[in-house]
Amino acid sequence: MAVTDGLLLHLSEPPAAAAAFRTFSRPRVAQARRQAQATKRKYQASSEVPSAKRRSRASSLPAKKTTAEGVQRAPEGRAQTASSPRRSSAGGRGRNQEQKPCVKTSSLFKNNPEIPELHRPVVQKVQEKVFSSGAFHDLDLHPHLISTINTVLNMFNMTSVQMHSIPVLLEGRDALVRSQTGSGKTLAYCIPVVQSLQAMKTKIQRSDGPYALVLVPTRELALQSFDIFQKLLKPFTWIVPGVLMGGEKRKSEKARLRKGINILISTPGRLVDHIKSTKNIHFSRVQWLIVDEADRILDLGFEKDITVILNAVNAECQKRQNVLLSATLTEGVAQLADISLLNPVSISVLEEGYGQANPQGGGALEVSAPQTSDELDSFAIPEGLDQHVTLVPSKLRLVSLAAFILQKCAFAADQKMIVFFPSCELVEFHYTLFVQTLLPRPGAPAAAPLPSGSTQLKFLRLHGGLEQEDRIAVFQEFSHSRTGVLLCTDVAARGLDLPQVTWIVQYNAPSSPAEYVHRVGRTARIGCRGSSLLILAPSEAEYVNSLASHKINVSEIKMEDILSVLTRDDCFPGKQWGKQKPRALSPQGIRERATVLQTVFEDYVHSSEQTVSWAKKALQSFIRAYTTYPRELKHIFHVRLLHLGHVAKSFGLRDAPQNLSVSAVKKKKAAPKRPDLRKKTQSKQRLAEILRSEYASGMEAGMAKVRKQSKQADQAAGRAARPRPEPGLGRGKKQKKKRSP
Ligand SMILES: Nc1ncnc2c1ncn2[C@@H]1O[C@H](COP(=O)(O)OP(=O)(O)OP(=O)(O)O)[C@@H](O)[C@H]1O
Repeated sequence: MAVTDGLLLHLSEPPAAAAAFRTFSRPRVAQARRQAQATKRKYQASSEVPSAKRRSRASSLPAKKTTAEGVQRAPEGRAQTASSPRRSSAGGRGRNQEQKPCVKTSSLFKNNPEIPELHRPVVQKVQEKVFSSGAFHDLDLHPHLISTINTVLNMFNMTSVQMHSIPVLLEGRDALVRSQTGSGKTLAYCIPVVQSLQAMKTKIQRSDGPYALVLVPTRELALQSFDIFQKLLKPFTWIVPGVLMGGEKRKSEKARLRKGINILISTPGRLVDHIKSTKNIHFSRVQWLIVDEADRILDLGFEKDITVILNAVNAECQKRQNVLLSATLTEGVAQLADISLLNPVSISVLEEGYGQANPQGGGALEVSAPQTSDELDSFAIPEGLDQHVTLVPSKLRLVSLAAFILQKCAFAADQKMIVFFPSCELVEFHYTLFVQTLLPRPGAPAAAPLPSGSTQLKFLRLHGGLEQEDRIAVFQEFSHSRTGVLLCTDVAARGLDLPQVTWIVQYNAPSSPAEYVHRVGRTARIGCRGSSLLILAPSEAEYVNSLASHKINVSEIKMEDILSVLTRDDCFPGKQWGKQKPRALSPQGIRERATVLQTVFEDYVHSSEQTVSWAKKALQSFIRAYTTYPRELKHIFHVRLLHLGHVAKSFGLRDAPQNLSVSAVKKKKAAPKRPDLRKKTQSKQRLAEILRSEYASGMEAGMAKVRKQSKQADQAAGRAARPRPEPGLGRGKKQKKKRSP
């Protein structure tokens, strides 16, 4: 194998390096240590010790200047031996390796781009008060419903959004509800639906079919809403809730539909499936149409499904109450609501200074008030959320992520973390890599005691490529667990209420501020505290300004502070190391340990041809995802700005794959483009088409025309075909294809 970016690792202080290896205490780490010591011996024996200048240059953290990638080549034969997958494989470790003279490992700290000073603009945060002074028993609700809320849900006081929304919805008004993540919007619509249905003069029969239709973007969210309805309906057993979400056999869903579901919760894709194929689905009695995470209806795949659903519902019933909810109702959705809902009430819970004061509860209630675009583009972030950003050169991303996970979830108690990745492949790659390298593996010989925290380190993963049972099992396991690291795609970004999550890590920048808000909103819910970390490359630093323009403030954590956890020997109070004096946090010490950790990853990745090609595929997936940022972010996130050799390191690859270039990735697979909500909503004509097709049947020709035009425009502009989205956002296999308009 050609060596393009290899370096003979020189460890100037072997005992410290040994301590670093012990820090990880993994057999693979021990192997890396032996290799590194062998390298040291070799240097001493052969007088190949790097010059003092070279050593001191290598120890500066990080490298100061951006230069063309300098390559330090190992002598051909030696490097080949050292990087041989067989040597690195589990079976090949041991005495044999100690005899090998050197290890080829990453020049992690060389030739990295300079990390710029982060000048964060100070912006006035948009704040909302979570709780109101009102109690549920103040509302005009059925006494059994109030007692269920009090005793089953153990809730007494309303949140601000509940206090503003429930009375309005009980009056029968259409509404557009916006309030921050984790502020109780689910109950804000569930309670009025249950109250109104139980109060119907003619008692609801199961066979009547749906009276309420609740559309949510993901299966997990469907289950979550279903669970709340089930609890609220305990005293009203004649009202039957049901969930359709794909993954389940269509036949059994059909059977449940035939028996009757009065409150039907579904993902749009699955409902469309049934509308097209099930005779037993009728909407003639629908009185409520709720769209949770409503800003997603402007997302192309959903828009198409929702058009089909609304046409089907409109064909059978004209009069009903419509409610749109989200933490991030953008200008587009507001316009949509303005035109499509009947005298809608716009409910937005803002601190004073961000709206008209509301004498009832300290928030602001806007009734049919057109909101300014500034307000609509500025999202409230929970007060208890500490947001951070770190700038990490591409080569150091993987070790930085691993160090951060170790710091928070192995060395600290009771931490629960969610890490977002841009694709299923990337989730799978990091999940397997971390499980294989950072956790004890049954049967593997324990060369050294395990770090004290490794036993509490638990990885889970959630993405649309998993089987439905696995998705549910993971969702439930992580929900009920006090600790753990959930690696996931944006399938978990919206709506999920996973208790006690303490950290949100975004390994890639989201494509819009709205998605950022939803991702970080998985923590600091309902008045709790939480933290988030966004990992950016130095070239992506400007994204921080983009967030600031939406009133989102982040503070910086230095990469060195994240990596420094790797030197925390005192975090391992085991007998063997407890008395050892912790080594000072020198930049050199940090560099050594980061390099050791990177070597562990590289050894795993290079342990067989399969693992190498698996890592290459993950790298391809990363590049594909990188091509999908919307146009307004392309100046920050453009594949041309990526250094493939450096990015390859973050996949444990020692070299940039020969046949991998951005154009090759693009040619191989048309890049999935992320929906550009702003662009779409700027087109009034398009919006009008969406509305007409949604609310009047028979307009689909118009839609087709608009689509055709936009397709032609795309072709004229030489744009790639539309994306294959991250699968599983509420759609079955059939829908995956449909996302490409
Ligand atoms: N009145 C209340 N008192 C105490 N807890 C509440 C109350 N209302 C809701 N909660 C709890 O708050 C949490 C968040 O609620 P919910 O999931 O409805 O938030 P949300 O606003 O829909 O969030 P997102 O925008 O992320 O979807 C849930 O655990 C819920 O049980």
